[in-house]
Amino acid sequence: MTERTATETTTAAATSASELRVAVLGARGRMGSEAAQAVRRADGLQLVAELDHEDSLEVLVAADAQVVIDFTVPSVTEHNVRFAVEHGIHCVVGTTGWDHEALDRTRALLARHPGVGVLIAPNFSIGAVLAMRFSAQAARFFESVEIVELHHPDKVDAPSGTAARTAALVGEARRAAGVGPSPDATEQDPDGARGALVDDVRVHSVRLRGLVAHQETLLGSLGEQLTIRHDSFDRVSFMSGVVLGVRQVVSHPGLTHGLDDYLDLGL
Ligand SMILES: NC(=O)C1=CN([C@@H]2O[C@H](COP(=O)(O)OP(=O)(O)OC[C@H]3O[C@@H](n4cnc5c(N)ncnc54)[C@H](O)[C@@H]3O)[C@@H](O)[C@H]2O)C=CC1
Ligand SMILES: O=C(O)C1=N[C@H](C(=O)O)C[C@H](O)C1
Repeated sequence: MTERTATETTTAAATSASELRVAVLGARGRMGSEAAQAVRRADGLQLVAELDHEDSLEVLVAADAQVVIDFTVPSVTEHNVRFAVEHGIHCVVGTTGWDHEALDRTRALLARHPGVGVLIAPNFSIGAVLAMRFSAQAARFFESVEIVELHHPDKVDAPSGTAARTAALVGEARRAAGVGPSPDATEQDPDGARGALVDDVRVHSVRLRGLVAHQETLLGSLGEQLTIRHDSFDRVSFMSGVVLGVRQVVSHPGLTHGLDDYLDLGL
């Protein structure tokens, strides 16, 4: 996808002042291509640029994008967001790899650009958003909690962003309730057999051909187990969340972490 191709997208589409002008970063990828298609099909949105790794971010400015969707790689996503924010472009970010420090740096950046909104959502599917919420709600009632995430083997990061966010929410809920980590969770694990430790919660990552995106939160107490499982069988499962994010981010200045704040979950 060259700069010329991205510009062609701009001129080829009929322009309408009432439509939101949207660009996609990572447009050749699994998620970026699906997101571009979702934008093309959505009422009130106009796809004005599709960029991949060889394209200059200046294309976003040339295309006069109002919102950029980022499905790229963890190593570049913060840089992309900084460029967009500094040019007054709202961001909807699905790329993983956002740690506490990167989120804080983005909050500080947005404080200097008060009209701009950034949504960073570890998972755009409604089922996954609910599974994260339910896991946090259940966490304090059980002695043990562990997370197993299962994905396609082309995924570049582990544990998944969704699992890391779930662990953070579970850890936070247990601390707030005065419940400590699961028994043995924080013990030494020299061979790594007990998985990664994220916010005092053990997270296990499976990579298997044929899978898309799946996660189980396992909660156990004496004589019982609760399993909260979510499966994305197709990347279309993320698209209504992405489109909702694009429509909402323009009226939510500052940093929003997770899609929850844009949804009336009633929980
Ligand atoms: N939040 C959510 O609901 C979801 C998030 N993801 C995350 O989205 C990210 C992308 O996932 P996939 O689409 O499966 O990966 P992918 O590898 O299929 O696509 C990534 C694309 O980004 C491009 N790219 C790399 N550097 C770039 C740059 N500097 N500028 C523009 N494009 C660049 C690559 O060439 C590639 O086309 C991952 O972090 C993944 O975990 C994936 C699915 C759902
Ligand atoms: O890479 C993926 O595929 C996915 N990435 C996100 C994550 O890391 O949580 C969301 C979903 O699990 C699919």
